[in-house]
Order: sequence, then C-alpha cells, then structure tokens
Amino acid sequence: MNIAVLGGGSWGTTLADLLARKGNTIRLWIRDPEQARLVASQRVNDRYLPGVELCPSLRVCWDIGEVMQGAQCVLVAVPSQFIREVLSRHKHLFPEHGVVVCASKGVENRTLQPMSRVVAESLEGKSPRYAILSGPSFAQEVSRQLPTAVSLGCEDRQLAHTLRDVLSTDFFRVYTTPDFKGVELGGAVKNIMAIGSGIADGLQFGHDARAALITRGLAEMSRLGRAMGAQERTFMGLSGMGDLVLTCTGDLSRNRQVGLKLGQGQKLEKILASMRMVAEGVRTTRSVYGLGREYGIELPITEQVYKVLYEDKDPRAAVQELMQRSLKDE
Ligand SMILES: NC(=O)c1ccc[n+]([C@@H]2O[C@H](COP(=O)([O-])OP(=O)(O)OC[C@H]3O[C@@H](n4cnc5c(N)ncnc54)[C@H](O)[C@@H]3O)[C@@H](O)[C@H]2O)c1
Ligand SMILES: O=P(O)(O)OC[C@H](O)CO
Repeated sequence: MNIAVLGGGSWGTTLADLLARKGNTIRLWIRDPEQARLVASQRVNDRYLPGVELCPSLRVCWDIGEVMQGAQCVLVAVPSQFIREVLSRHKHLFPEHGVVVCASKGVENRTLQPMSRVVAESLEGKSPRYAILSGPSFAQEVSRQLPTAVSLGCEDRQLAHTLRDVLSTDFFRVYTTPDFKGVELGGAVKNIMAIGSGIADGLQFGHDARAALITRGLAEMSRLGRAMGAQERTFMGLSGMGDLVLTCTGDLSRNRQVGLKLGQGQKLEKILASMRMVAEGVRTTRSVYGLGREYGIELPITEQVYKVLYEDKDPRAAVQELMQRSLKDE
C-alpha cells in the first residue's frame, strides 16, 4: 500500500518504519525542513527515536504535497491539539473518500471533540473513511520489534480488516472493533490516569494506591464512554484496560513521568519546559474535565488531576480528597 505518515515524532516515525519494513511504499512527513533533512540523511530520528536505524526504503520529507502524492491511506500521528490545523490547512491534498488512520490520543481543548470528529470536521466535504489506532504501545518498544498488541476501531468492517492486515506484523498484532468511539476515548483518558498514577507513586503511596487508581480510572473511563455512545466492553480491551495498565505502571510513559515529578513536588511549568516530547494527558485533562461537566458525569480522578495541573492544588490534598469522598457501592 502507498501510505503517507503525518507526524515525525516518536510514534509517526515508528509506524512509518514498521510499515516500510513490511514492503509498503511509505513517506513520512516531518514539518521542520532542517529536521527532515537530518533524519533523511542520517537515517535515524535522533530527536524523537534515538538509536533506531530507519528502513532504507522509508522516504522522509518536509514537503507535505510530495508526501501525500498517490497516498491510498494517510496515517496521522501529530499531537492531538494540532491535528485540526494540519488537516484543514492541507485538506486540498486529501482525495475524496480517502482512508485516514488516526494514531494520536487526545481530546481537542477548544471543541472537546475526540479525534474521529476532528478528522471528519477538518476534512469536511472529502468524506474521509477513518479508523482509530490505539492501545498499549510504547514507540521505544515497537521500534525495537518487541511483541505488542493494539486495537483498531473502524465502523467499516471490510476496511478494518484491510487495515489490520496492512498494519500487523509478527511482533505487532492488531485487533479490530467497530467501536471507534470506545477505542479513541480509552486512548485519551488513560493518559489522565497515567498522570494520576505517577502522582501517587511520586508521593510514594504504594502499590495499593496505584491499583485503586487503575481500577477506578477504568470505571471513570467507562462511565464517560457510555454517556458518549461508546460500548462499555471496549474499555476492558487493549485501548482501555491494556493502555491503562501500561501507562500507569510503565516508566516509559511520558504522562506517568509528568505525574511522578508533580508528586515529587516539581511545578508543571518546569516539568513541561524540561520535556522535548508531548504528554497528551496534560491538555486532555482539561478537555475531559469539560466533557464531564457537559455530560453531567462524575469524574473524580480527572477532577483532582485537573486541579493539580491547572489550579496548583497540592497533590497530597488531591489524593486525600479522593479518599474522603462519600462511600458507595462498587
Ligand atoms: N510515542 C509513543 O509511544 C506513542 C504511542 C502511541 C500513541 N502515541 C500518540 O501519538 C501522538 C504523537 O505523539 P509522539 O509520541 O509521536 O510525539 P513526540 O513527542 O515524539 O513528538 C512530537 C511531535 O509533534 C510535532 N509537533 C509539535 N508541534 C506541532 C505542531 N504545531 N504541528 C504539527 N506537529 C507538531 C513535532 O514536530 C514532533 O514530530 C500523540 O497523540 C501520542 O499520544 C504516541
Ligand atoms: O508516553 P505516553 O504516556 O504518551 O504513552 C505512550 C502510549 O500512548 C502508550 O500506549
């Protein structure tokens, strides 16, 4: 397949490399010309995926027109808050009824829209056929060909199966589900819980606290998902429980790292200034907090993470408040 990958961060680079190694025709768009030239000549994305030698057939380019030429599928791995801007600006390059796979995890701040809506609205008039790729997958592990399993949410069963076959390898196993809403919401909300789990671990609150956060985080995610039209059982799968477990426990998670530092007493501004990569959960917390209010759904962990991130609440007081809520049935 001829595929354009938009987003030269760690995930876009990893997926482009994986697909190129399978013999697909892959072009990777890196928006910064200097960075694109460097990656193209050195055959390593030193900034976002150091130490991984890229497949010789993978073309790296800053000219998005060239990258999009003849693409049968566009895989989007740009941070979620920039997807609308990138797709809208380059809408003329997209074919009608083209296939778009969104691999980014987040909910837009301005509109509170999940990624499927952002893609559909940005490409309005082009009627894109879209799928959401999510699930427990650290770029650093996938790029080293370590065994990984993910979810692909796509309403069109035939397209889902085609994409599954295109994306799967011996070490990267793709499961399909028509519930794209559940897949995208799971991928977005787990980042909030990863920050929460990092906070608890940064405070050295122990394994019990972390297990409680993961489990109650799953309940919170499912509650919001149900209200937004997702299927509850999707959250028991890879893009829900799977990614929660990974990012709430795995130190490779950038969202967990943000939480750990907050729990250790660092300030958000300083933490973000020290990071080169994106921690989607920081901005997604703001969106999901807004969704909770819009849908009238109780999201206690999200609310406390929001207060720590945006109201400078003491992390210890946030955990205390969670523990002192009125007692209820599970
Ligand atoms: N890295 C992973 O392990 C992983 C795994 C699964 C999903 N994801 C998701 O993939 C998405 C991309 O994350 P990543 O880890 O590749 O990012 P990254 O932190 O590795 O890189 C950030 C990327 O964002 C780009 N960027 C920054 N500002 C931009 C703008 N204004 N417009 C367009 N691009 C801009 C940078 O050029 C860079 O390519 C996120 O939604 C993330 O949650 C990441
Ligand atoms: O590093 P994080 O926290 O953005 O997590 C990366 C992936 O989403 C893990 O599935």
